[in-house]
Amino acid sequence: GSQWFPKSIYELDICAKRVIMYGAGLDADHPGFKDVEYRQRRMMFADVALSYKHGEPIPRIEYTASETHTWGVIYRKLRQLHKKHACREFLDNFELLERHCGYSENNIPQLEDICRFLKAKTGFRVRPVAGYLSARDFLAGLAFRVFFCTQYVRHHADPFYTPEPDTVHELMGHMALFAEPDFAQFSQEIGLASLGASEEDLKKLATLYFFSIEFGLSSDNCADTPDKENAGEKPSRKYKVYGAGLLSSAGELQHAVEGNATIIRFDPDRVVEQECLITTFQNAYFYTRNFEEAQQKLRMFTSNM
Ligand SMILES: Cc1ccccc1-c1ccccc1CNc1cnc(-c2ccc(C[C@H](N)C(=O)O)cc2)cn1
Ligand SMILES: [Fe+3]
Repeated sequence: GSQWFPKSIYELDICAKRVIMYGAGLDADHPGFKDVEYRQRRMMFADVALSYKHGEPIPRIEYTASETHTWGVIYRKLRQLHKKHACREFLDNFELLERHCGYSENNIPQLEDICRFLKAKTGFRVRPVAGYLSARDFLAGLAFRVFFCTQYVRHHADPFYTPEPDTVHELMGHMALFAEPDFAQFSQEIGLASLGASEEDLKKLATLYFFSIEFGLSSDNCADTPDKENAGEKPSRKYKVYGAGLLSSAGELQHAVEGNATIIRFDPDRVVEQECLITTFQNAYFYTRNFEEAQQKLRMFTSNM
C-alpha cells in the first residue's frame, strides 16, 4: 500500500521511536564500544529521547566534566576554522547563538534554549533523538520544520572526526543555519517532497539533503571567486562551507577546503548519482552559488520527480 507519513507534528513522536541504529559508530572498532561507562551514558540519552513528546520542554542535561572538556577542545578548534571557511549566514547566526543560547567553549548549550531561539527566528524546532532514523522518518521532520537532534557527546578518543552524528555535530554544525530564512525554506522543501515519496525518490532526496545540508559548499560570499583571468594562479579560497557535517568536523572541514578535494557544481541530476559515505570523508563535495539557487534547482528537480 501507499507509504504512511505523519499528518501532524504530533505524529513525529511515532517517527522518533523508530531508531534504526543506536550507535552507528559503536560497532566493534569504535572507541566508545569498549568503554562500558560511555555505553551506559549513551543509554541514559536514549531514554530521554524515547520518552520525549512533542510540545514538552526538552529535558536539560547535566553534562559531565569529561563531556564539557571534549566540547571545549572541539569548540576552540572549530571556531578558528569557521572564521576562515564558514559562510557569512552561518557566522552571523552563530554569534546570535553565543549571545542568546549560552554557546561558549566552557558550556554545552541546551536544546530547549536553542529550540526557543529557532522558533522565534524561522519557526524551526529541535527535538531529541536516540540515534539514526530512517531517511524517511528523518526527512519527514523537516516537512514540519522539526530537526531531530542527538544530545550525547562523541567519545573523547577522536574529537575531530566521529562516524556518527552527536550533539557537537548538531550544535556546532546544524543549529546556526536553521535560523536563516532561505536555508530554513530549502530544508523544509526537501522534507515536504519526501512525504509519501517512493523509495526511489526518497533515496534521491536523502542524497540531495546529504550533499547540501550535511556537506554543502557555497561560492557566492567569497571575495575572490575565481574568474578566467587568474585561472592559472594558486587556488584561491573559492568556497565557503555551509554543510553541518563539515562545520562540526575539524578533520573533514580542512580536507574539503584546504586539501584537494573534488568539488562539483550542485546540480540535482548529478548529485543524486553520488554515493553517500557514512563513516569516512566524502569522495566529492558540491557547491551552490547561494541558498536561493539551490532552492530553485531543488524545485525544478522535485517538480519532475
Ligand atoms: C545510510 C543511512 C542510514 C540511516 C538513515 C539515513 C541514511 C542515509 C540515506 C541516504 C543518504 C544519506 C544517509 C545517511 N545520512 C547521514 C547524515 N549524516 C551523517 C553524519 C553527520 C555527521 C557526523 C559527524 C561528523 N563526521 C563529525 O565528526 O562532526 C557523522 C555522520 C551520516 N549519514
Ligand atoms: Fe547532520
